Amino acid sequence: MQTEDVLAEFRDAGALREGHFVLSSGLHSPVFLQKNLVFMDTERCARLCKALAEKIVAAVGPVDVAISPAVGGIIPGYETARWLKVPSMYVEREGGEFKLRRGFSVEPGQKVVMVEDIVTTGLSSRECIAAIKAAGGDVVAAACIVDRSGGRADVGVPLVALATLDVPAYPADALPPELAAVPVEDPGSRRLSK
Ligand SMILES: O=P(O)(O)OC[C@H]1O[C@H](OP(=O)(O)OP(=O)(O)O)[C@H](O)[C@@H]1O
Ligand SMILES: O=C(O)c1cc(=O)[nH]c(=O)[nH]1
Ligand SMILES: [Mg+2]
Repeated sequence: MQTEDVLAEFRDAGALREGHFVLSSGLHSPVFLQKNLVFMDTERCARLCKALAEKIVAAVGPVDVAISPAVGGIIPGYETARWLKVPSMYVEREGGEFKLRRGFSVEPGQKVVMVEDIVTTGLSSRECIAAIKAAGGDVVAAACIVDRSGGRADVGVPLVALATLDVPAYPADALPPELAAVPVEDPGSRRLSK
């Protein structure tokens, strides 16, 4: 599956949103990939994650477990793990930091692929990978459905992206005037209060 095919799935799902969005990193962008509209269609999600699983195995060989960052990574992580035929777990924020909770654990040296939905700066991926390493896992690769950094995000391990896009994102104090004029939406979970 090529980037154009992945974009077609997002377009068909109505998930290519335009407006003014503040992203998880705090950067602002005129484009938001509303991946939940993609994943809610189980057949569409299966098509994408099957292709991602094949790309992971082609890049790094077999893995033992897939671990994702909540919330966005949970569904693609689970579905990709299903095609990889490995267990699926997730980390979630506890006091702001990603942790394995709910009885999840990794065996020392288990080969882990970290599965994300979207990579923008790679911050969430790096935080998730740090949590997996702290729990004893050997993170052999990261994977995502869309890397919107144009391939520039560095997550510290090889990143397998099903699609790579180069989408503009700006610091809050450097917004182009046409973007600053649009009311802002904050669609992610990082700044949700408990
Ligand atoms: O590469 P980054 O700059 O970290 O941005 C990408 C991250 O942002 C989104 O998560 P968010 O924190 O918005 O929460 P969500 O998973 O609940 O959507 C998305 O799911 C990725 O995890
Ligand atoms: O960087 C993000 O937070 C982000 C960008 C995007 O396009 N979609 C998403 O779910 N998160
Ligand atoms: Mg996320």
